[in-house]
Amino acid sequence: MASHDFDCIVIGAGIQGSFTAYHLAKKKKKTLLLEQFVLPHSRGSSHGQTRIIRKTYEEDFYVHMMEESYQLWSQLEAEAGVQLHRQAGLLVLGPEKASSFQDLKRTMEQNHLPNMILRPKEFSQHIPNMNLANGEGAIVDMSAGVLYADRALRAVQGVFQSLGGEIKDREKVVGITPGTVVTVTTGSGAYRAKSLVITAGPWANTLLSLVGLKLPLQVLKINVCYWKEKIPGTYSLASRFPSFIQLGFEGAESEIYGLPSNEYPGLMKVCYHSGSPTDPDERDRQTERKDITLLSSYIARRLPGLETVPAVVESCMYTVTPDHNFILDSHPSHNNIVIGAGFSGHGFKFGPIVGKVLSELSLGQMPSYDLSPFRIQRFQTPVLSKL
Ligand SMILES: Cc1cc2nc3c(=O)[nH]c(=O)nc-3n(C[C@H](O)[C@H](O)[C@H](O)COP(=O)(O)OP(=O)(O)OC[C@H]3O[C@@H](n4cnc5c(N)ncnc54)[C@H](O)[C@@H]3O)c2cc1C
Ligand SMILES: O=C(O)[C@@H]1CCCC=N1
Repeated sequence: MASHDFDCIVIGAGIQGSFTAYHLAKKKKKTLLLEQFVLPHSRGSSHGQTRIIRKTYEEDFYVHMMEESYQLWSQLEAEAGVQLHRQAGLLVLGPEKASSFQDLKRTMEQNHLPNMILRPKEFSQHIPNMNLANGEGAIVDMSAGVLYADRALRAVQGVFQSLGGEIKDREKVVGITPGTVVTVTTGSGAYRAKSLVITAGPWANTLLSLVGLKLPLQVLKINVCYWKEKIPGTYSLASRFPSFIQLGFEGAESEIYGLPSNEYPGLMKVCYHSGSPTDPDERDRQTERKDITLLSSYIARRLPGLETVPAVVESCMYTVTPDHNFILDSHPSHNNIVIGAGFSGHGFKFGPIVGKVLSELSLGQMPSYDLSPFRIQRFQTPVLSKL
């Protein structure tokens, strides 16, 4: 094999591509991970200090995937020798009678996830400095917590390299020639491999256009807002304040969620689970802030210990599918080209499992999970386009 030949090439060193490369290297496959920007960077979807990790999902298939994902996160922690996760619980609150609230409660109970239902009378005793509205229910997933995201990305890339994997950053992929051997062209050269995995986050459709595919993906810019605690530490991870997901807040079409103060001491992250359409290369030209107005009003009513103007606003992107489920599949015409895309703002916690199944698909192995919710063919619109 010449030095530019690999068993597998992975495009995109976000959390999904990095975990795919890690699993391939564990299987002793000669793997190249290509990244367009100098690493680490903050222009995709995997940057930032924290993410929520939870098993609580309406869909049982996500709950089951998260069972193993927790184990694989612990394994990475042991391999890298760093703490990547901290348990602090996840509070779900919303209109008690709404189906979204009842469905989450049902999956928690049916899957025996350790949980605690908080009656209105006892809510403030367990969750001080937060207000529950009339008619709302509250339940805590005790096993949920916070992932240290930037640290996790560094750890998985470091273990990949220690297993002999090669990362080339500042190498933007500009051409893909399918075949039994796939050729990938960057600004610096050409690489060949038996299989290719495309995990390009918000740039997925740009890359897929090189192989005649267009998926129904929408890229959204997310305003990542941090709000100052009036008394520092009120909502801190150190004091075990949980993450939360608020369903059905008046005027909000999507959830509002928060993570305890940690990365910026004295600032709590509270965000809206949606954003405004953007071109990923023009992200910072998108300046829409309607969500921030909504968040200010939420904070004034529900989190009285926070100031109502954000102290810090950072940017991130979601790549959203119509049903908010991921895309984990092979190219319809080239089965040695595998696609991981459309993580719809909730994919980080699944990184170890996404990487595992994408590595399996790229090696022609039977995937460990039923991938029918994630197949390309679920979309009605034609996905093959002219090259
Ligand atoms: C604000 C915010 C909050 C979130 N909260 C949570 C949470 O609490 N819990 C959770 O589980 N998930 C959460 N998510 C979702 C999660 O972070 C994403 O699903 C995940 O990071 C997606 O990773 P990715 O690898 O698909 O994409 P990315 O991280 O964007 O990686 C794709 C990579 O591909 C590279 N690339 C693209 N084109 C090329 C090219 N031509 N050549 C070479 N490289 C290329 C890009 O530069 C990029 O580095 C959140 C996301 C955001 C934005
Ligand atoms: O993925 C998650 O758990 C969170 C939940 C709220 C919105 C974004 N991500």
